[in-house]
Amino acid sequence: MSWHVLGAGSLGSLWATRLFRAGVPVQLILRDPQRLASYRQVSGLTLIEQGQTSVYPIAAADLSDQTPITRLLLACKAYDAAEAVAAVAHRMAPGAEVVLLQNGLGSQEEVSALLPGKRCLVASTTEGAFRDGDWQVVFAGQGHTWLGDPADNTPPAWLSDLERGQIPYTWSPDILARLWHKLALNCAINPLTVLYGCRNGGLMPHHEEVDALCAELVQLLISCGYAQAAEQLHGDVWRVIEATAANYSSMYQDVASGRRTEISYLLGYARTAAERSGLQLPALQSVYQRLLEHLDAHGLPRY
Ligand SMILES: NC(=O)C1=CN([C@@H]2O[C@H](COP(=O)(O)OP(=O)(O)OC[C@H]3O[C@@H](n4cnc5c(N)ncnc54)[C@H](OP(=O)(O)O)[C@@H]3O)[C@@H](O)[C@H]2O)C=CC1
Ligand SMILES: CC(C)(CO)C(=O)C(=O)O
Repeated sequence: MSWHVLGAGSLGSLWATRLFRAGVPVQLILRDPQRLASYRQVSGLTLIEQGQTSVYPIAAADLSDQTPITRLLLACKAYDAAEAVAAVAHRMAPGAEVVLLQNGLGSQEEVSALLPGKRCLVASTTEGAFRDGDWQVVFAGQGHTWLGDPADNTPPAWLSDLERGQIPYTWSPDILARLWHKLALNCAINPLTVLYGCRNGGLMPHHEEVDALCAELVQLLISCGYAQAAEQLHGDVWRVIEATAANYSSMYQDVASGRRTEISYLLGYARTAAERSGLQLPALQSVYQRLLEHLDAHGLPRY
């Protein structure tokens, strides 16, 4: 059975190339005829990994293709996920499954609502990749991917495709806790790196501000039922800041490149959840407001 990859950007290409080279059938779904024409001008997707460049001639079609889809990897940004899935929803075969690679929370619910009766699995990854030009992706950071299904803990049969593709993964019975923990970590680090214009390690002098955010995010995790994730949060935030001190956060990179951020699916989602729980989180609120002002000043969307 073939994988369809919707969102042939950094992570989508990283998955597609590894599946393809392991002999797993895979095809790309590109957004329109122009993108398809652009792809056809090159010989395939290029993966640059540990200084080695390889080109993989992966089949592609645009959204007008009507081939049924049985396994879909959705690798768009969180804010594009629902619209992208809506364009292929009618092609989903009975029993089709979808893997959602989006960061943050909120997009998963938007997508599931568009695919009633279809299994939507969610993923959280620490792998890192970036686009180094059109149809060319750099595998920048080895990592690990956790996959799970909040509605059904039975591992899917196709996990063996990931083994064939040497995509390191763990089937996770508590994937929502993992996504919440990652969301909290991103809320504690990413906005401050944008506001201070610094690498992750540049937050070390802002210890008090990071700690105040962590304390509020711990309250939020507990009130949402993720006490274990809450326990680890503070230590993990500082471990990540130290381990990735030389890196720029993804939100910093988005803003620096004039790209839309995933703010609604990170801080926005956290604020809404706090409101629902009746929690006052002043440090989070203040960072959110300052971030909105920063986005305004840079002409970037507030959502
Ligand atoms: N990159 C990374 O290292 C990591 C990313 N993530 C998360 O993974 C998700 C994907 O990120 P990333 O791969 O970096 O994003 P990219 O921007 O590199 O890729 C997104 C892709 O989605 C495509 N796309 C968007 N809308 C549509 C549509 N309607 N139809 C078809 N294609 C569409 C874009 O197409 P086009 O090329 O035409 O613009 C683009 O190729 C994000 O939520 C991100 O936070 C998480 C961990 C690490
Ligand atoms: C862990 C962290 C903060 C690393 O930069 C990240 O996930 C991101 O930048 O989005």
